[in-house]
Amino acid sequence: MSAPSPPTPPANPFAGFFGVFRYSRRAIRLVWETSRPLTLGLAVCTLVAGVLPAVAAWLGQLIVDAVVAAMAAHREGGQAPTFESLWPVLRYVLAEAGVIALIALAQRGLSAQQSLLRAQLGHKVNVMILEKAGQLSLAQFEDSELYDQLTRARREASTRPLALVNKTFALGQHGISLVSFGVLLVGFSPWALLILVVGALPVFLSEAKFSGDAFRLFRWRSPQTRMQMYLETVLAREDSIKEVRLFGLEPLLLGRYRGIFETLYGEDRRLTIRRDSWGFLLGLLGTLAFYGAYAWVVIETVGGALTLGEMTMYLMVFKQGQAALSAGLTAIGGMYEDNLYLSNLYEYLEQPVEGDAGTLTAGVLPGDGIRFEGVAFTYPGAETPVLAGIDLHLRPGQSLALVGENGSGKTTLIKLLTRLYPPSAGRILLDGSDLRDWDVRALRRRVGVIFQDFVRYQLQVGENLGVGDVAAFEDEARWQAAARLGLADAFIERLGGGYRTQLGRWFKGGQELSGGQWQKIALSRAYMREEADILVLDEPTAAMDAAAEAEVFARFREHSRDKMTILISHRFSTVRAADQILVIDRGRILERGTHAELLARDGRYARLFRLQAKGYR
Ligand SMILES: Nc1ncnc2c1ncn2[C@@H]1O[C@H](COP(=O)(O)OP(=O)(O)OP(=O)(O)O)[C@@H](O)[C@H]1O
Repeated sequence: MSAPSPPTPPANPFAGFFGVFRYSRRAIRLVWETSRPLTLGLAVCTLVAGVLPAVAAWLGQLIVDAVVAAMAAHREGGQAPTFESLWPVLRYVLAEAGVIALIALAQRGLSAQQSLLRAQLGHKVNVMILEKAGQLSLAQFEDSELYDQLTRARREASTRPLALVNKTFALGQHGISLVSFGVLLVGFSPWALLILVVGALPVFLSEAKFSGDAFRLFRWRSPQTRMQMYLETVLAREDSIKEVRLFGLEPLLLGRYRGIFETLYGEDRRLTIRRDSWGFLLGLLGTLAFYGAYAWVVIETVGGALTLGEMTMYLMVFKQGQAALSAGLTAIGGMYEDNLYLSNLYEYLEQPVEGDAGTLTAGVLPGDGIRFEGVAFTYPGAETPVLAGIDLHLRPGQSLALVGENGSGKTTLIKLLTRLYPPSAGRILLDGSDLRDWDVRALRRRVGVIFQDFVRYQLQVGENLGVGDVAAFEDEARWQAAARLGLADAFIERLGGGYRTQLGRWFKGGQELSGGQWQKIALSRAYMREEADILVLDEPTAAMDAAAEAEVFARFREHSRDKMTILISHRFSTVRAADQILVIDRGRILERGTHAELLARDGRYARLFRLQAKGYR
C-alpha cells in the first residue's frame, strides 16, 4: 500500500468552511423528498421546542414577582391566603407546568420522528448509491478513487444525511431559543447580549477549524481504511478462511490490521487532544463572559434596579442561553463533518455516466456476424496496449477458438465484444453496425457469455440458472432445460431440495458445490439465454472431469449449430473442432486457421498441440 501524502489545509480555511455548507440545503431537500409529513413534523417540533424555553423563563419571572406581591399583600392585610388571593400566582405556575409539558411533548415528537426518518432516509440513500453503481461503467468501477468514494458513501449512508438534518434543525431550535432569550435580555442591556456573543465566538471558530482537519484526515486515510476492511473480509469469510488457515496467515494479516489501526489511532488521538484542549481553553472565555454578565445582574438587583422576578428570569435566561449556545456550537461542528460526508456522497452520485447513445436493435447487414477491424485496447490508467491490430470475422453458424498463454488478452477481447469497454482504436461490428450504435440492451440480449470468474450466487440452484435470463428467472421448466444442456441436471436432482436447494454457506441449510459442479451451473446459465445467438465460453470446463468435458462440447456443438460461438480454452483437444482458431500472443494475432492448417504450418500452435498430446498419452 503506498502512503499518500498528508492532507494539506486549504489556503483559506473559512472559505472552505462556509463553502461546504451548500450541502445542507440538499440534505434538507433529500429529507423532504423522503417524507414530507415527517419533515413538517420535525420543523413544527423544532419551532415549539425552540420558543418555549424563553416563555418558561418569562413565566418564571411572573411567578416570582407575583409571589413577592402576594406576600406583601398578605403582610399588609394580615389574613390567611385564600384561593382568590393565591390564584394570580397559581395560574402562572399552572401555565409554566403546561409549557414544560409542551416542551417534553415537542422533544418526544422530535426523537420519534427522527428515528422514523432515519430508517427511511438510510434506505433511500442506499438505494441511490446502488442505483448509481448500476450505471457506472466497468472502467469507473476499477478506478480506485471512485471506489473509495463509493465505500465512504456506503459506510455512513444510513446515519449521516439524517444527522445533518437533525443538526440543522437542532441549530434552528437553539437559534430560535437564543433569539428569544436575546429579546428578553435586551430589556436588561444590549451590551450584556453583545458580551455573550463575543465570548462565544472563539470556541465556535476553533470548532470549525478542527472539524475541517478531521474531515481532511478522514478523506486522506480512506485507502488505509479500505485495506482494513479488506483484511477483515479475508480473515472472517468462509471463502478465504481455508487458505488463511493452511498458510498460517492470521498473525501476518492481523499484524497488518493492527498496524493500520495504530497509525490511524495515533492521528486521531493527536487531533482529539488538540481539538478538546483548544475547545476547553476558548470555552473558558465564553464562561468568563457569561459569569461577568451574571454578576452584573446580581449587582443591579442588589442595587434595586431589578425586581427579584426579573433577576430570576435573567439568571434562567443566562443558564439556558449558555446551554443553547454550546449545543448550537456542537451542532455546527458536527454539521460541518456531515456536510463533508454529503459532499463525498454527491461527488459520487454526480459522476458522469457514459451516455448510451446507441439505439439500434438490428444491424444494417443482418447475418453478417461479428467483425473486428484493427481493434486495439489499453486499459484505463495503463500504458501498454493489451490488444492491438485485431481483425477477425465470424459468421452465424461458425465457431471461433481463442488460444494463447495467460495474460495474452483473450478475456479482454470478449469484454470488448460485450461492450464492457469501448475499443481504444478500430471498431467492432455486429451485423454491419458498430457496437457503439447498438442499443446496449438489444446487444446484450444477443450474447450469452460465461466468464472464467463467473458469479456463485448465494441463491437457490434454480435462481442461479434463472439469472441467465431475467425474464425466466422463476421459470422452472426453463431451468430444467438449461440444466440438461449444461449437464447439471443429474447432480441437481440428487440435491436435497432439487432446484430449490439453497447454495453457498451464507444462509441456513445452504449447500456448497464442487468446483466442477459450479462450472456446470454456470454453463447451464449460459444456455438460459435462448435469444442469444452469440455464445461465449471462457474456459468453461477447466474444473470438469474428462468425460464431462467431452460431453459438454458434444452438446455445445449440437446446440449452437446456427449460432456464433467463441471458445477460450487452454486444452487443445477442445478447440480443434473450431472453424477458426486464433493464436493470440501478447495482444496480437500470431497465427490463424483451422486445426489442420495450423498443424501444417508447424508454428506455435502445432508445437503446443504436440506438447499437450504427449502429456495426455
Ligand atoms: N481490469 C483490468 N485492468 C487492467 N489490466 C487488466 C485488467 N484485466 C486484465 N488486465 C491485463 O490485461 C492483460 C490481458 O488479460 P486477459 O484477462 O485478457 O488475459 P487472458 O488471455 O484471458 O489470460 P488467461 O489465459 O490467464 O485467462 C493482462 O496482462 C492483465 O494484466
